[in-house]
Amino acid sequence: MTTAVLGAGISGLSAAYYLLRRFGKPLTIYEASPRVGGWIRTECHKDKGFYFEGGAHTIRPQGVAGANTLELVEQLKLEVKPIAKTHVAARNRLLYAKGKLCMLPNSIGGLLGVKEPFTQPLYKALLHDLRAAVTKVKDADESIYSFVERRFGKELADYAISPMICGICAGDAREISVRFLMEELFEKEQKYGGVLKGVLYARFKAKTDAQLGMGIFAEQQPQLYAKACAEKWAMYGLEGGLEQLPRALRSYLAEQRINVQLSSRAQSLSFDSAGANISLRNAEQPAGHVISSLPAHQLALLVRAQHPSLAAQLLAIPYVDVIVINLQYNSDKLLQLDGFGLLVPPVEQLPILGIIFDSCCFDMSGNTVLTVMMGGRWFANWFAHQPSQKELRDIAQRYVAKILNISEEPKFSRVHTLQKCIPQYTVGHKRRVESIRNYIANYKLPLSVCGAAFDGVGINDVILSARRQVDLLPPQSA
Ligand SMILES: Cc1cc2nc3c(=O)[nH]c(=O)nc-3n(C[C@H](O)[C@H](O)[C@H](O)COP(=O)(O)OP(=O)(O)OC[C@H]3O[C@@H](n4cnc5c(N)ncnc54)[C@H](O)[C@@H]3O)c2cc1C
Ligand SMILES: C=Cc1c2[nH]c(c1C)Cc1[nH]c(c(CCC(=O)O)c1C)Cc1[nH]c(c(C)c1CCC(=O)O)Cc1[nH]c(c(C)c1C=C)C2
Repeated sequence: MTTAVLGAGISGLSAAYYLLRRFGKPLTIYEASPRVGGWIRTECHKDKGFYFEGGAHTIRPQGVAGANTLELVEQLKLEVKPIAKTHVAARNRLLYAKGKLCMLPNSIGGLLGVKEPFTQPLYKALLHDLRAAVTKVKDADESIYSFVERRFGKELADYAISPMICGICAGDAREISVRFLMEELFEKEQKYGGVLKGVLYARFKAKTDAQLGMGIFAEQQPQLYAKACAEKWAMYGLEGGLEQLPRALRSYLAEQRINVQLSSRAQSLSFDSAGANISLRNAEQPAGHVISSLPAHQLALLVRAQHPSLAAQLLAIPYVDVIVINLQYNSDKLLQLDGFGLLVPPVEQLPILGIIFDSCCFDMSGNTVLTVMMGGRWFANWFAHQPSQKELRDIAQRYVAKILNISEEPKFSRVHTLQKCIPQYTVGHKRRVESIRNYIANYKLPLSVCGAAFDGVGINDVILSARRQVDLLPPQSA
């Protein structure tokens, strides 16, 4: 019987790719929207030499997840646009705090002096960690804010970690699990009595490839990963924008005669002794096994009739809305500071989360291109009255003028509200995911779950999540 993949975002397409590689056909993908890519969406203006990213902007090449994506990129023969660690976009990350633009320290030297918005040199935060007593944390989880505040002090929690959490999941560091970003540091603290102590101890214990997770590569690490390491890439994009990745996957699957059924929303999912049944608008589709890459709240809707308790656990993963506003100006002389972009710490209580300087990261043929992001965990505080696109653009332009001194009208712009686009890995997330997968295993459901809701929100994470779920299937699954 066929295997079905739900969702043709990057995770679902990757699941199909790995399924095909492992088992061959038959295989069908059901996608609700008329396009592939999910939150990866590029709007190209080739004639003017620029493009807008409506969701993800860059990919990191680091670690096993980074190497895995590079392997895929290589296999699909996509052209990468690397940003080296020495590039200004890799070195400069800015904060807008206390009414000023501040540069985050990017070297050891930067830890010594007092740098705004901090009122103390950052090495003092490290001394704080050496001196602070260790609290054994209940249920082995806490918020990343409280962990950083405990170990390094409130200033670092407010002006370093909180904006970083915004810049990754548009969330509130006071709610997000320490395991989302600092699992290793947290465990080192709990084990060795301090973060620095733990890090220093671990330096003397070299990790094997298997411990690093590199064991997934059958022979050797991917060539493009070796190149990224040798050339010290900090991040990369793709020629033509990131949407080239899901598009290339779709083309590859089409060449292998794998059907991606667009505009085919799954409406319910049930299981019986023969396997799974997917209800679409006009049809029932049986499947031997289902891999869902859907957002957790969507999968919850599908299974709630037959498995209400599974649905409730899926619904316990909250999501936030993000407004993405792309702006293009004809001149490339507008930005007075170069860098990846700026973040606004939530303590500042402003309606914007941050601004990406797209035209500093990649060549945009003499245009200045910016992306303003707003909302996230604070969406309801600022935008509950459902402002029009014009109002949203006006807010974005007001802050571009105030912070970056760019007051001219953009020549071209785009406003999108991405509803429920980023899951929030709140305290207890890891346990929640374990419990969801345990439920599926205990009831022997022919179902695997992958994608942004479960194993990390970055593009690398969701591709690796798909690969791991396919690898876990028993040999007879096809
Ligand atoms: C604003 C923003 C900026 C980001 N920036 C970055 C970045 O710079 N770098 C990075 O690495 N990551 C970034 N990310 C994260 C990354 O883009 C996403 O986590 C990733 O694309 C999610 O992929 P996915 O396949 O898991 O889910 P999705 O993209 O959500 O795909 C799920 C698919 O399922 C479909 N679907 C939903 N319901 C049904 C149904 N009932 N039946 C069938 N199909 C259905 C949807 O239409 C969608 O196509 C960003 C995300 C956002 C929102
Ligand atoms: C302001 C909102 C957001 C910005 N980017 C994202 C949001 C919600 C989403 C996002 N950004 C990154 C990832 C991938 C993480 C990964 O695991 O690979 C996601 C989902 C990359 C990223 N961008 C910034 C940071 C600190 C990171 C983490 C990885 C890294 O260190 O490279 C910084 C940043 N993000 C945004 C801005 C304006 C910004 C500015 C400096 C926008």
